[in-house]
Amino acid sequence: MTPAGQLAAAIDLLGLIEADSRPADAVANHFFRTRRFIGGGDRRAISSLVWGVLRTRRHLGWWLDYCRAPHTPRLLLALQALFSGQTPNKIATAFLSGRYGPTPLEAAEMTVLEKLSTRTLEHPDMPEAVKFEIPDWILPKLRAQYGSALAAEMQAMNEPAPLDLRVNLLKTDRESALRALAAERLTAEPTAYSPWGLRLRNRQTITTGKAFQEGLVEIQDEGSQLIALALDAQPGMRVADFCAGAGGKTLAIAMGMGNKGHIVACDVSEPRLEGAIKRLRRAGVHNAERHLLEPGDKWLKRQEKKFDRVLVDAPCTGTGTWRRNPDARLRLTEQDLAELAVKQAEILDRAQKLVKPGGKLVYATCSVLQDENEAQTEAFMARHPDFTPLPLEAPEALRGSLNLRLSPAQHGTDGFFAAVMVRAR
Ligand SMILES: C[S@@+](CC[C@H](N)C(=O)[O-])C[C@H]1O[C@@H](n2cnc3c(N)ncnc32)[C@H](O)[C@@H]1O
Repeated sequence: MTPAGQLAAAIDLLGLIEADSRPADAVANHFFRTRRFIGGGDRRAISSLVWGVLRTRRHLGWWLDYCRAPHTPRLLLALQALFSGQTPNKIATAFLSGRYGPTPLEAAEMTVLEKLSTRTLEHPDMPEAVKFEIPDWILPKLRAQYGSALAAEMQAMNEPAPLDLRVNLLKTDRESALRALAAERLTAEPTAYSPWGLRLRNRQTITTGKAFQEGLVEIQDEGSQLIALALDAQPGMRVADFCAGAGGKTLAIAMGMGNKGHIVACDVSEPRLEGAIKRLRRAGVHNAERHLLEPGDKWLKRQEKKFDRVLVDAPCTGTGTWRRNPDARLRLTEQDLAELAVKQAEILDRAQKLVKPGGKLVYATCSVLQDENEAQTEAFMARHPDFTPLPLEAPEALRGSLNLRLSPAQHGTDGFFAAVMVRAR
């Protein structure tokens, strides 16, 4: 594809993302699946243009409002190019390039670029929520939580995320996995906290390589690995992964248990649970079964107090994953948060039934919001006084606080929360 062809495709894709309520990566996956003629390199170039806009969407919107111009995909991309250092003339040329390119910039569009040609992305009059690329309603919450660290936390939240791998100790060890990756010209280094983690130096394609396909490594953010560690599941135990989805944490838990004992991966979504089948097979996990939670399910009653460990990796706002899903920030509403908080409490109330006396319940989210973290576990323990908090099972460097609280700024991981609670009777 020519650069103009890539630009035209980026305009189309951004238009679809802006008009759709689904996450941008779901829209992009569908876009590329239905355009097989777009090769890998072009796909990366188009995604990079679009994600450049998504990361700075509020800034760009503020400048377009300043010029009283519409928020069109063309102008958003042109403005992003301008603030990345291109001149209005160079941008106009990119819009002028033949059959597969976009239609040329119109006079009104050119006027916007010329008016802003001496400006930078930032402006002192921008409201704080615009500067931090977050919705207005969430700013007071985050300010109350982070105080003077807010700017650093939000800046880290707007950087692209690294790609982390978890070495599958059922099949290899960290040194051998590093060698297998090196044979594929993939450079990685051990993660700072997870004893199982590797961080790839650049964002490289991993899923087509031998190391991934043979199940030596799995893609998993370091923070997510630490949640599995916090569960402290030992070989021979009975473990329930109550919101298992496609089994990301189930895989890590099974590995920690050395494939001994039994894990039940539960979820209300059949397609998600089915997504775990291939991954469990590839990883060589033999001690996990899947259980679809259905309304009126008798299984929960039959399994009451029979599990040593129960993980509730609850559905949440995903505010901790904003580095990967920058578009999610502006789609998140206060009502979403309120509805999720109710759901999280309901799930905890159901899942706790499975925990045997002396057993541990771990509540985790990929959110940085206290409403769905500490507030949730404190309210849970007030409703269920037979549960009390336990200090964290975590690598040395993370011990010392009761709960696990990870953030991109402080730990270089996605934002995660985990609290461990033990049942007395
Ligand atoms: C954060 S995701 C889980 C991710 C997964 N544990 C992993 O590591 O890949 C939350 C999951 O909760 C599931 N879920 C939603 N409502 C639920 C409920 N009432 N009971 C159990 N699971 C539920 C969703 O289908 C989703 O798969």
